[in-house]
Amino acid sequence: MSTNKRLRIAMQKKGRLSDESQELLKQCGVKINLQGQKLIAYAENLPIDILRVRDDDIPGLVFDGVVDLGIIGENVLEEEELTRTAAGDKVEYKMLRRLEFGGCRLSLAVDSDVEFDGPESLRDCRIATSYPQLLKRYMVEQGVPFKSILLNGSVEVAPRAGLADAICDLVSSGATLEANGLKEVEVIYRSKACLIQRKEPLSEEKQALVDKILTRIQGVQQADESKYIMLHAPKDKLEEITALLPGVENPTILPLAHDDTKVAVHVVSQENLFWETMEQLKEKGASSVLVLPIEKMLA
Ligand SMILES: Nc1ncnc2c1ncn2[C@@H]1O[C@H](COP(=O)(O)OP(=O)(O)OP(=O)(O)O)[C@@H](O)[C@H]1O
Ligand SMILES: O=P(O)(O)OC[C@H]1O[C@H](OP(=O)(O)OP(=O)(O)O)[C@H](O)[C@@H]1O
Ligand SMILES: [Mg+2]
Repeated sequence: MSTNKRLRIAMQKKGRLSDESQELLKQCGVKINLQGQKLIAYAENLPIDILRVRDDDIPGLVFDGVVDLGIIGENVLEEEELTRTAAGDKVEYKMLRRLEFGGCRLSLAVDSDVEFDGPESLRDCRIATSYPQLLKRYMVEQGVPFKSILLNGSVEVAPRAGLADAICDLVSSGATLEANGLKEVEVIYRSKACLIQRKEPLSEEKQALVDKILTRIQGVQQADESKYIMLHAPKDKLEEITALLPGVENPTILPLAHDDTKVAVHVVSQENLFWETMEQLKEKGASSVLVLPIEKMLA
């Protein structure tokens, strides 16, 4: 159990989640010096230590209270939860927030030339996976018996290597499946990265720091989804033009130097502005349309 005064956060050392986990903390104002191979890094400006580990170990570290927070894929979290529950071990954690990265799906895939007619087609088949619990839960729900082949990596080679008839693995773009002559036939789980906290209460100071980080994450994520839009609009078309801007209630209207016929319109929009809308704005007489990213927001 953590008695440390500094908040301990576990994140993936190297892999699909590591860059964005680091970036998220950086955007939240946590300054960490992550020199190369260091397994523990210390924040320079806040009482936070970062443990850099294999992603598979993160849920357990949080469940056991070894770290206070963890950034982990929901797929790995849920697999570990099912594994521990099946073994009769206690699973305790708090889900703080779903994050905007690490999006992927756990899918069943078969050789591209094999006919697939629903999960029933996999009756008594060998299915290779790194996620035996999530796969088992799905197949039990479908009422289809199968044989699980556990592989910790390179699952996609299993059918060609004659190890399995199908696979159940993570897919994002689908490029890995295609490169291995496989086709995705059923999505069994959709995942994103998430932030979890150990169940046992933290000290008041640590909890206050967690709350601060959470508010900052919200500010970062809200900003990611929002845009700052600036344009010039003819005064007589102002209403029509602002009506085209997505999710805008109170635009800022400013006069333009040396031009009485137009005004500058500045708005924060909760959505991106698509090319189609920009073209419509132009048709209505808008000019100098700028769409800028927002770094942080605090309501
Ligand atoms: N193609 C992908 N696109 C987006 N996110 C992905 C993708 N593949 C995996 N992920 C997410 O990132 C997590 C980590 O994936 P990664 O491939 O780096 O894991 P790993 O090889 O098990 O790493 P480790 O060495 O830490 O055990 C996955 O559990 C999943 O949540
Ligand atoms: O659909 P795609 O965009 O091709 O992504 C899917 C691949 O990404 C992940 O592996 P990763 O590349 O992270 O390598 P790993 O085998 O080391 O986990 C996953 O295990 C798949 O193999
Ligand atoms: Mg792993």
